[in-house]
Amino acid sequence: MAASLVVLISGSGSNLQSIIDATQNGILKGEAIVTHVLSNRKNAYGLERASKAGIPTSVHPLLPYKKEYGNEVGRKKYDTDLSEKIIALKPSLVVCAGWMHILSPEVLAPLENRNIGIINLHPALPGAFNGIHAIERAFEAAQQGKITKTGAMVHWVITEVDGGKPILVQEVSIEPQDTVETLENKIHNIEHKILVEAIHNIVSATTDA
Ligand SMILES: Nc1nc2c(c(=O)[nH]1)N[C@@H](CN(C=O)c1ccc(C(=O)N[C@@H](CCC(=O)O)C(=O)O)cc1)CN2
Ligand SMILES: NCC(=O)N[C@@H]1O[C@H](COP(=O)([O-])[O-])[C@@H](O)[C@H]1O
Repeated sequence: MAASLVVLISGSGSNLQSIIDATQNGILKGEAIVTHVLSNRKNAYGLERASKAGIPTSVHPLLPYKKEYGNEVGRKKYDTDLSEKIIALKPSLVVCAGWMHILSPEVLAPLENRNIGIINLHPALPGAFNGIHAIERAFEAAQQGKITKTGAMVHWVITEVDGGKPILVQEVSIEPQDTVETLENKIHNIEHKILVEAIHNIVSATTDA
């Protein structure tokens, strides 16, 4: 039986699209299916990509929670509801593909208790530029002569942001002639490949088990 993927997004969804394409005509065909796409932003273009592929979507915005309950309580309620929404979708695997919220223990613990794994795509090498704006920070470090390579990875999600065990890592060289845009393009191109390959490695290992 094909693994059911719930994909969390916040933006364009180009990595979501690579997963959708792979489930329809690529290495994920027959072994995985995107059963739901959830975004924290209603205007995320990835929602349109999902709808065009006939995939159910939902939006789970943070602002209404903060407005009603305040920042701290609002975030906790947001995370608790997010966890319940994901669990109700009964995924085999949750994929963060440009999901721009830190997943708190309120989200992670209930999923772990149900053996629902979460993976994340991050545009940097393990331990290098955790968090947001990783590509820009790598480019800046290269400009300062501190590094000559960066990359992208898919990793298991734990409380420590981008600190989870890497599943797939691919390096990218930063050339002197690179701009932040050319570096972004190089990284985005490898992201689409390693995310699909990582999902394949996980679901095929589960199937073989
Ligand atoms: N507990 C974890 N949560 C998340 C992980 C993780 O490894 N562990 N990976 C991230 C994805 N991510 C980088 O790959 C990332 C996304 C967002 C942030 C962040 O600081 N978000 C801020 C809000 C930023 C915004 O809304 O513009 C926040 O949540 O307060 C850091 C890392 C997904 N989550
Ligand atoms: N820290 C998380 C992070 O930076 N994620 C990054 O968001 C982009 C999503 O693009 P997409 O919406 O086109 O898939 C990707 O480049 C991904 O690595």
